[in-house]
Amino acid sequence: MVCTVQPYLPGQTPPGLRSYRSKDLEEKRGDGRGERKPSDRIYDYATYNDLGDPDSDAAKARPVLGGSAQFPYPRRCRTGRPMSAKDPSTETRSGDNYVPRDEAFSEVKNLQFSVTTLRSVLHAAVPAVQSTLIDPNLAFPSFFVIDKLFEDGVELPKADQLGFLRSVVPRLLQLLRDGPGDQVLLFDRPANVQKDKFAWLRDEEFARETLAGMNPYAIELVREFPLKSKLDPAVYGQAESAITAEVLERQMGRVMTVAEAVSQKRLFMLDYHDLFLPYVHRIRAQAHTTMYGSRTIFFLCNDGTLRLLAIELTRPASPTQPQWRRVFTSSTDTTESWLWRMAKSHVRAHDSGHHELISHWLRTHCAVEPYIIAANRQLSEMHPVYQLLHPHFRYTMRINALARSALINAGGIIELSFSPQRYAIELSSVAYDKLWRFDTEALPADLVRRGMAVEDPAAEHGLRLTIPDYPFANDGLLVWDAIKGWVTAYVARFYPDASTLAGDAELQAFWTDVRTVGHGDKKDAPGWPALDSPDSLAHALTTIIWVASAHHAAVNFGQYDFAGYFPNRPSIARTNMPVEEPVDATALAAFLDNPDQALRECFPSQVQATLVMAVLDLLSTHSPDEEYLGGMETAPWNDDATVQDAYGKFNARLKEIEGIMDERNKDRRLKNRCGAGILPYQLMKPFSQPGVTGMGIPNSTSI
Ligand SMILES: CC/C=C\C[C@@H](/C=C/C=C\CCCCCCCC(=O)O)OO
Ligand SMILES: [Fe+2]
Repeated sequence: MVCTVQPYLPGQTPPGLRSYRSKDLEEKRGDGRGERKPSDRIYDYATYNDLGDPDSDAAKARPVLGGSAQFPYPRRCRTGRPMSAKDPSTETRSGDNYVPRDEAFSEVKNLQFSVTTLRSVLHAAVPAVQSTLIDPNLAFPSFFVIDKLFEDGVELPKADQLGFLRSVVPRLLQLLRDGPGDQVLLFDRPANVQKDKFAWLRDEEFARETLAGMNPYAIELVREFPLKSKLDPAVYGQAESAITAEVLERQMGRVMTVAEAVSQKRLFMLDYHDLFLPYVHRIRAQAHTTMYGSRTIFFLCNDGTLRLLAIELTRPASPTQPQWRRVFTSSTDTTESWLWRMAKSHVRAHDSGHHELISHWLRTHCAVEPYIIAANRQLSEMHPVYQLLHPHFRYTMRINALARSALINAGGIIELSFSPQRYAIELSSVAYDKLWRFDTEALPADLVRRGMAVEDPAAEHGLRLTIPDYPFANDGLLVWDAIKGWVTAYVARFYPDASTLAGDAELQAFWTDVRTVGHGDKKDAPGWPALDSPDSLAHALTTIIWVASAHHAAVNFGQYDFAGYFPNRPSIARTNMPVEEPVDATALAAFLDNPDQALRECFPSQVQATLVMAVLDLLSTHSPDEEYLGGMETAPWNDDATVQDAYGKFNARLKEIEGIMDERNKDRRLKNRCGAGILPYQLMKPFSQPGVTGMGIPNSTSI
């Protein structure tokens, strides 16, 4: 935390600095008016009213997220651009989204981002160009061609060959004109296919990745049976799931009854039913995509691994169609086995959407931005809490501004390549409304919420994991405790008792801003702690630092390793199951004749797959100027011996933790992270070199 001023609580400010302290805060708050300039250092709030672009195309009108009961959402940095002539609730978009000047990328980061973007997106551009000359919805003609993406280089396209990509990556055009000429571009082989090319086909890898993959925040304990929807059955059809005890007991090999399995905490689920079901028909009304509500059930085997038991796909009732649903399982019948493979691809597309829109964008990038704005508006740069948090905010506002410019905007990369298309970001508002609360963003509370742990003061970390070999949780809790230890010591240094806290006007104003403005749509939700004791302050600050650093790292830096080979994590499923009623006889016949082709037609198109691969490559890359959690590049600079000592202990503990993780990855008893062809779980290892390394916890949500 390279801060330029000595830390002072408000009441301790030297007299000569008092006017500076208040004046600087006033300047950083601004007056809430006018369009921001790049040289400004004003931190203010706005709703996500700039994702649509109705002035350029009526079809690009999008709802404002934030500020309404219909679409609650965290706030973003205010830019102050003119409102749209066609839709006064929408702010017009410009090439670059404003961020306060202190939030800009460094030269090194800018160059890395641009060059990586150029290299990555051009990897996409070439196959895209080749297929856009024919059809942007073209499926891959064979798995051989998919593999060739990683084997043969492709020539650089000319700027005028980028076709429709021109509107998706406008900045890239400039780079392309100035960029290198006639180079051969090659996608690096993603780590998981380097070790096991057929991992994506195996049920046990599908199950393992829910515990040690790039979206370890989704799996939850089955706590009641039969499984029931909370949606209105009059609208959406029968609430009780079609997954029966008979199906599960058969797939469990009849080693126990479902009732026994539930009581012994042996059944787990990916529950993508109630979140997606209300959107199924709206999503299906768009071209070249589809959606189901889904439930996926796993059984915890005696060796600590998960067995994939069954998948239920549901199309809700509509004015013209009855509810349709079916349960799929693995089978020795070839047709059923291919249907099982297709059902898994649908669930993987659901998980891809849940990962990018909720685990990644909503719960880290989007939820952190209000903390940054509130800290800069209410905490002086002299404030010790500002100085503690500052390293954990680095680059987040800028990367979020870039996401709004090209990724999550109307017609952006997410809408182009993920199943929900125009409803994608809206779904993250639904999740914010139904699921997000501050207290369960803390790792221990999140694990308890999902039934993946129970509190146990006698257990390591104070928690007993429901699945003992849960690599994300095992390693994440080591990191969580290390952060908690550092923050608790830091808070004790400045707040010896509760009264010091209550009297800190800047700190209370910060927290009030966070709850009532930055996350104002959830201001009355449960889960907001009062910062009324050193413990509650330490826990709240640990939660913010955990989310910005380790939670983000867990869901960000494995994206290319696990989803770079897109059959393992397709971003979209484009065709319905061939047995969905009313059965399309032609589609069913085509499936029976050539299921390989049918699966590839369900997969992302060539353009979608290569675009997503390129972006995941970009987002999984550590910059050369990255600053890592507990690293000495952000050690406290001042001569406060207590703080220096606490930080030194933090740094040492993180290095020790690295060694523990390395040992765990060699332990053959831990079958969810160690075994033939298995990618060792390294996403919680604190430090990394630059590049796509599959490890490393930056201090902040910096990419
Ligand atoms: C759903 C989004 C999830 C997380 C956000 C992501 C941040 C991405 C930020 C920018 C990506 C931009 C890629 C394309 C750049 C090309 C733009 C142009 O050429 O104009 O977290 O990692
Ligand atoms: Fe990210």
